[in-house]
Amino acid sequence: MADPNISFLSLLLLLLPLALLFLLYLIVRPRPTKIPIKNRHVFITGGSSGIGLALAHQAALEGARVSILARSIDKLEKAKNCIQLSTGIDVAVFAADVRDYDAVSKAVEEAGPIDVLVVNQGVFVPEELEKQGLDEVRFMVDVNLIGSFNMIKAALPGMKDRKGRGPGSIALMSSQAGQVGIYGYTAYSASKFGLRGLAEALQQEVIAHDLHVSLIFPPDTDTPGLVEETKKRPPLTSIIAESSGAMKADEVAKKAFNGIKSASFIVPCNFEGLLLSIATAGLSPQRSFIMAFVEVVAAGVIRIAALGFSGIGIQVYTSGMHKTKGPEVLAALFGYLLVSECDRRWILAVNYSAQRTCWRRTSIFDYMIDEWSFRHREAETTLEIISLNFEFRLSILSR
Ligand SMILES: NC(=O)C1=CN([C@@H]2O[C@H](COP(=O)(O)OP(=O)(O)OC[C@H]3O[C@@H](n4cnc5c(N)ncnc54)[C@H](OP(=O)(O)O)[C@@H]3O)[C@@H](O)[C@H]2O)C=CC1
Ligand SMILES: CCCCCCCCCCCCCCCC(=O)[C@@H](N)CO
Repeated sequence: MADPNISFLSLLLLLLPLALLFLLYLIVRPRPTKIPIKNRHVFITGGSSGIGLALAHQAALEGARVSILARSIDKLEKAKNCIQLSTGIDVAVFAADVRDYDAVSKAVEEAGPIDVLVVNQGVFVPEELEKQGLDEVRFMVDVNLIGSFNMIKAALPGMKDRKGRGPGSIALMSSQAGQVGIYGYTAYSASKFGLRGLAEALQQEVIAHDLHVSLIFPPDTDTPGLVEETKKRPPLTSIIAESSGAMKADEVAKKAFNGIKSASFIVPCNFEGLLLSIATAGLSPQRSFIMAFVEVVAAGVIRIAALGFSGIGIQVYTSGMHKTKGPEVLAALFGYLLVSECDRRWILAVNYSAQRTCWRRTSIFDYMIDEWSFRHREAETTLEIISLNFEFRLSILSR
């Protein structure tokens, strides 16, 4: 016969998650909302290229009235023709620089009241801060952050005044570099982290008007912008960024659009993005109690993986391993599979950049990094990588 204590325990184990789920069901507000797209006015900045263009396509296909805004009228006309050709739908184009508030207001006025605003324009010039000119820093902050303020400020009165038109949306295109600071992205990350503060505060100011804010966090995405960026991106930046994979603009647009339609506040685009979103949920709104449940339950484990990610990073390899034994052990025990691929990238990345910039490495590391970097480069199958990482950890732990 079963031990009554054991069956009581298993009952408790079953009931606890259910109780948590119920609690979250009570707390999480507002409930999921559907933002309609058909016959509504979708306004997309940076809609003449890359992710913005893919979004404009999609909105047109779903029957929206679409407006796009960017600086170059040539690129706008090309985008207009391209959408016209593939969907038969006519989009309105507005040539304006988001840094110019008057120009943006004029465009918004001409375009008419907006139901779904996608603030997507963005510029990225990666470089170590020490080398980067302040003009470039200012450029990124101005276009990515201040430009977004200009756009939202111009559109908001019309959006609030849309009585009886159902829920609306303000979506902001951030980046995974807006969830975690990345080497080479001091200015870019700062501009994208800025969007988060803007979005969280704005959501509180507009929820009473049934306006829902979404923040989208894409990884590297195959766009004309990325092609330009990778020409001058520091190798270390590339290697770290690539640890989150790369997506097609269409795929990102699809994820973004689904996130907007379901009024999700945080919209990740791939699996690493989901991990990052859980790791950085913070005090942001969450409209799905199921996702809230995942966040609460996964928080601890993901924190361990995050410590693995940052701990196995540059500081470790450049300043000595002794400080990181704690997280190493934990990561080895729990976060193992999650950080496995990250390890591989880091090992390659650190070796690569150390060779180029003559970073000081501790003596044992010189040897270790070279050896592990070599072996990682040779590894091909996932299993090989995993077992290599396992050996790598053991060799650290047994030192
Ligand atoms: N591609 C990627 O790897 C990733 C991109 N992102 C973000 O997604 C967004 C779109 O990126 P992506 O599609 O790659 O970019 P692209 O460079 O391909 O397109 C950028 C768009 O923004 C417009 N734009 C740029 N500056 C201004 C300005 N000052 N005023 C008005 N419009 C402007 C451009 O048109 P014009 O030049 O004519 O003004 C163009 O339409 C950006 O916010 C970016 O940070 C996030 C993560 C990854
Ligand atoms: C909890 C553990 C998580 C582990 C995964 C971490 C992966 C971090 C990678 C971040 C990649 C950032 C790419 C930015 C792309 C971008 O915005 C530029 N192309 C400019 O547009």
